[in-house]
Formats: sequence, structure tokens, C-alpha cells
Amino acid sequence: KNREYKWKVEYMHWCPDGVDGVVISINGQFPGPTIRAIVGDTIFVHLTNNLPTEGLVIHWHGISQIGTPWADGAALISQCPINPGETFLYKFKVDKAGTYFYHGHYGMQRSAGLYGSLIVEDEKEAFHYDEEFNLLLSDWWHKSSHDQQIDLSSKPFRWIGEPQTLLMNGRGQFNCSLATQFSKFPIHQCKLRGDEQYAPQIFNVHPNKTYRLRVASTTALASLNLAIEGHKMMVVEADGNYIQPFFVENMDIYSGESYSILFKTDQDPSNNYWISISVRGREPKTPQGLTILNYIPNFASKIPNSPPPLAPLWNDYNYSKAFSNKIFGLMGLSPKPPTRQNRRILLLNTQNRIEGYTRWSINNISLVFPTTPYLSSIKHGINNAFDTKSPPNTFSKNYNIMKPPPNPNSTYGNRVYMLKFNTTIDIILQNANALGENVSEIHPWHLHGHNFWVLGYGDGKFDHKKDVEKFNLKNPPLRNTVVIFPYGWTAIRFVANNPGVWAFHCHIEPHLHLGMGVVFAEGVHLVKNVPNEALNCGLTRKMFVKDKH
Ligand SMILES: O=C1O[C@H]([C@@H](O)CO)C(O)=C1O
Repeated sequence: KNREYKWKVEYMHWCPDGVDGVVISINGQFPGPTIRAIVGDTIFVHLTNNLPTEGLVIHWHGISQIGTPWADGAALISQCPINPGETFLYKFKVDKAGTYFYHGHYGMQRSAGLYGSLIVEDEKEAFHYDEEFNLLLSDWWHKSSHDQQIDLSSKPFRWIGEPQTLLMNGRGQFNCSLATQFSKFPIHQCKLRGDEQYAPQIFNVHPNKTYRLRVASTTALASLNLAIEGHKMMVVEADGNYIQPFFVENMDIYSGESYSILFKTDQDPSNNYWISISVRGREPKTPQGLTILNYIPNFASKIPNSPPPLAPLWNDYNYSKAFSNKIFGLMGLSPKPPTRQNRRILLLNTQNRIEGYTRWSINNISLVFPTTPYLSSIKHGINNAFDTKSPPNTFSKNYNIMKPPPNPNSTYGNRVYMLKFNTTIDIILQNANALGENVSEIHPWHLHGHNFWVLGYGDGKFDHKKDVEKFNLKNPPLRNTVVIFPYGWTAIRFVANNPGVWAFHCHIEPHLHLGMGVVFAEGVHLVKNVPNEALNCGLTRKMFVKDKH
């Protein structure tokens, strides 16, 4: 079935957390409209950019874009930014059921609120539930994304700091709390009618039923821990892939990830319960995000009679690792990886300086985008569009990942990893110490155009002998986003079988902005005609776009 949408994107006054602000809206909505489709459908989004002075793209996070790499919505990789006033057609097939989302992929437009949910239903879902809810998680700053962008690009560097508020479906509370009576800090109880833009979305449930919660995180920065007070969660889907179901009391979710969980409303039906999200992996300065699981027929205003769930300590990384290590592919439904790889690429993640600017680098190169999108410059052999030398396949064996870089200087670059079509690629993401002593941060890495198998995680420096032997080739989960833990490594495998050019990057938006990503190209000669509307910039503009005047 074809599903057709007309979207207008513009700035709009909005009050996501009780403080007046400005968001990027779609058709007057924040978050943007939810797309619901059935596997096999074709989506048509006619996207009009009504931002007065900025280009725009939208990335369909988790959709493989097989045969339509120009619709991936990664600015200057798959297409030119859509100019103000212009309309671009995103046309792509949703070929895999799952919980997805979409978001801006140019500058810091995701931080500005350009996101929404994309749900692809299966013809017949593999598990039973009575009803489902959708929960899109994000984080919110009172400083505008423009100011943040300028801060990050300043000398001396100005970090954006922690978010003011965590949002659930675009709603949070900054000046008040739903849980004052349990709070250690003096803060007002929220007095809400329920129709405020920042009033929490209440989840209404009937006792003794099974619910599916589809949860996705599009945070700009925060890693989160999600809990439903008193309710065990069975995790059944990760990034649109079946996983071996397992039970948890709370779960970590990193930016770029999505999950489905099933829970039973088997608690005392005379009470309501908290649904909470809390910051992990960075010292929290942001209050917990809260809403209510409302057992019908209780009033939604009935505050639960115990405090909100206590999150694990922000720096209890063993707790986070234990969660990640519980995720396995579902036997029978989740495909197995090829047993051998053709190429192994090691990517060292470091924080660096370039001419006094603070940047993130991969194998000592900090990514900057060319002015012509890679997809068309590679397809048409335009070889002055970017640096066509091969980027480094690895980093120095002697690099001490436990210490700040001995020489913090790196360089800007826009090279591309050319992957031989249909070969199996292993990537080892190696974390290291950042610029400060004894600091190494969490980075969730997201791959466009593919799912990959997560073969393993480890502490310290990756060892080509011992660690490879421990790879899980039996039932690794398929994902499109995976985290690297502080001072650790993560190994993934994928098959380079999707003609196109694909970004692979840290999903923390300011980190991508500061260069934390790489670009892969594969089978570009097989890519059919890229629509001219995607080429209206850089060197392709003169070659392919006819002047209308
Ligand atoms: O990119 C980052 O910069 C700061 C800090 O490293 C320097 O201020 C931080 O916490 C990041 O994640």
C-alpha cells in the first residue's frame, strides 16, 4: 500500500517543559506526526521546508533504503539539504516491521525538536498483546540549537552541558514535579489540567492485560534508564529485530536505539504507577522524567503511593554492560552472521584539538562534510568533491587508550571507506580516554542503510587473538545502533550489500557535529538515477540541475 503525506516544516513557539521555547514543528505538531505503516508499504513524504533561512533533511532511522539510498536523508552524504521554500519527495519502502523514528540530520536540527515516530507493523506480530503504546524519548535544552551549535564551534570550546529536561512524547516538566511529596529538593507540585503542552501523556491501562510499549530514544545527548514501577518488562524487539525475550525491572536505552517491551498490568489496580526515565553514563544534572501508568478507572491525577523508581547509579557501567549482554538474536527468526569476515576495520574514538578547537576524531580524523553529497559525486566519478585517499584502517598498536592523547592534535577530513560490494565487514569500535584525565564517555554508534550483528563487547584495548575467539557467532543480535562503553571496545559485523553511501557515527548530536563519524560507500555503480532534486548543491548543481529561470 502507498502511504502519502504532505509535511510542512517550520519553527513554532512551544512549551515542551513549562518554559516557553521554539521547536521545529511538522504540520504544527511537536513531536512530528507518527507514521504508521504495514511492512511492505511505500511511504511518500512531500516535505516542504518552511524554515526561513536554513536547509533541511530528514533521516528515516532504521529504514534500510534498499534501492533508494538518496532517500536516506543524511545531509551531504545522500542528498543536498532541501532549500528554504522547496519541496523534496522522500519515497521509500518499509521492508521490515519494527519500532523506528525519523529526525533531522543536518546541523543540530534534531536537538531543535525535529523528530517523530515511525512504526512498521507486521502482518502478524510474533507475540501476543492486547494493546500498544508508543514512547519517544528525547532531551531538551533552554538554549536554542543555534546557540548550542555556535558554542560547540567556538574557541575556547563551550560545551552545551546537560539537558534541562527529559521529554516523553515531547512532554516534560521543568518548573514543577509530579512527585513533589517524594522529592528531596524544594519544587512545586505540578498543577495541571492536562491540556498543557507540557502536561505528561498519561498511559491508560486496564488491569490484567498485556501491553506492548514501543520505545525509541532520539536524545541529543542523554543515555537513559527506563522503568515502570512495580512492573516487570519483557524485552522482545531491538531496533526492529527480534531478540530472545528476557525480563528486566528497568532498562538502559541509548540515543538511536529502539525497543519493544511487553508488560502485564498485574499490580494492585487501586493504585497508579510511575513510568520514569533517568540519566545514565553522565553525571546527572537533569531531573527524572515522569509520567503515570493509570489503571482505569482510577483518576489520572491519583499520584502513585510510592516514590518513582530509583535508577541505577549513573556510573555503574557494570549494570549497563549486564543489560547489553542479555541481548541475543532470537533463534529461528533472527538471521545468523556469516562465519568469516573479509575486512576488519578498527576505529579509535578520541577527543582532540584542531587549531585550538575541540573535536572528536576517528583514527585521528575529524569528519567534516564536503559541499557535494558523496552519493552523487562517487556515482558520477567527480573526484574533486572530496579527498579520495583511503582513510586509515586502524590506529597505532602502541596507542594507550587509558590516557589522554599524548599529542591531542588531529586533522579535519572527509575521506570515505570504500567497501567491496557484498563483502563481510567487521568493525571494532575502540573507546579511549578523552582530553581530560580519567574521562572516557559512552558513545552510541548508529549505522545507516544496514543492520549489523553485535559480536561482543570488551574492556580495554581490543586483542586480535583472544577477543576474536570470544565473538558470539551463534546468536548475536541484529541492531542499527550499539554503544561503546568507557575504555572498552565493541565489535560488529555487517554485509556491504546495500548500494549507496552510508554514515556511521556517534548518535550524540553534538559529537557528530564535532566530527565523530565515518562514511562507507559500497556498490555505488549499481545505484539507479538519483533524483535531480537531491543534487541542488555543490558540484552536482551545475551538472544536473537545469536553471528554471
Ligand atoms: O564532547 C564533549 O565535551 C565535553 C567535555 O569533554 C569537554 O568540555 C563533554 O562532556 C562531551 O561529551
